Amino acid sequence: MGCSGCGVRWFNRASVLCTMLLAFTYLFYCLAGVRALDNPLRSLLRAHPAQERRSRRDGGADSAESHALGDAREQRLRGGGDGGAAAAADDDDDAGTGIPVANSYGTKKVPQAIIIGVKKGGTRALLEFLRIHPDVRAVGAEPHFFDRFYDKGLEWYRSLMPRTLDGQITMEKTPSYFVTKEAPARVCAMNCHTKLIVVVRDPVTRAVSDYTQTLSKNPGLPTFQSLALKNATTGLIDTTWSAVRIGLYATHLENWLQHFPASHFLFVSGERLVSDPAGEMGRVQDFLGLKRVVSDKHFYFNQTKGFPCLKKPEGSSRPRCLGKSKGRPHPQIPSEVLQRLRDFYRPFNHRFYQMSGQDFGWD
Ligand SMILES: Nc1ncnc2c1ncn2[C@@H]1O[C@H](COP(=O)(O)OS(=O)(=O)O)[C@@H](OP(=O)(O)O)[C@H]1O
Repeated sequence: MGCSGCGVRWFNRASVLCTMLLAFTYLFYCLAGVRALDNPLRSLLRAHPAQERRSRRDGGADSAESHALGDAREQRLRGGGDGGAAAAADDDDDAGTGIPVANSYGTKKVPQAIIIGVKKGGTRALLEFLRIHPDVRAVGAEPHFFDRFYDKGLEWYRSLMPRTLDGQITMEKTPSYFVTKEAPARVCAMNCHTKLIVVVRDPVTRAVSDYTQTLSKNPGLPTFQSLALKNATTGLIDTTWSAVRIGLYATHLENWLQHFPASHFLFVSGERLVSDPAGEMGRVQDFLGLKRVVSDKHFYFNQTKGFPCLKKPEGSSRPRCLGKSKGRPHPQIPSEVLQRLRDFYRPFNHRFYQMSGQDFGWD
């Protein structure tokens, strides 16, 4: 029998094959075209800090952490072996991790606002929460310019800062400024209009937190009570121990008020930064003259960590809690020692409430 339908079948198969070939070629060119467009667009975004930040928030890498390490690495490079800002890692080993960001837009400016204290008050949390704001750019590690590295000069300090565009605020945090005698005059010599933020926390808990940090680095440290008390029988407090001295907030504030009016300060409650981060961030943004961008939609309470964390940005698989050195369990301290410290701090706390115009409820 002849094959009358063979030609037709062959023709049908050939046309299906041709159509598929055409469809694959078209698909291939589409994909190649998108990729070619995609790369320059990405590098453009990467070069622009505000855009970069927005792009990451919309599904890229962890913004705050990446910026932090970018800044820290830059500083390490700048500081070289001379103990520059990298030394800050000793104080705050949670300065962030991530990828450095190439950025050649904007200019480096000295900070218009500084988180000056207090050590173990919650300063890292505040800075990282602020970094979500598109109009805030902050250096990740602690520069320690107004206490340790003042002789390096203002240009050195400025060079550590991230670039900012018009309308963006440059910030840094170094909690030891609050207790440094020379710091207020030095900050004022740079700019007497600098806004100053102090995160304060119950001085007793703060002292235990400070001790916990030192203990983590030096397990052979004497007990808290032997360092806090001059004499166990009299119960006299040893104010020469820095963990105790830092908590005399009224005394340190008096020094700052010699150089800055009270209106230049914002006192943030370290306790409320944990119990109501969005509420406290509202006050901070108002003080800095920023639009209230950071709100309750940015936070969730992480049960495992026991602290508020930043909601992960869409498309990111990484949670944004602070690191292990923040929110550590504290050792058990005898209750009579804590009570003795509480009694000791009471008059200083009350004086501080008067000076700051806020009752922090520590007593
Ligand atoms: N969201 C969030 N996550 C983790 N930790 C938080 C948070 N908010 C405030 N805190 C509290 O911050 C305390 C550390 O304070 P600092 O960042 O100022 O410490 S440091 O001076 O920079 O070393 C740290 O003290 P410890 O609890 O003693 O570790 C925390 O209690």
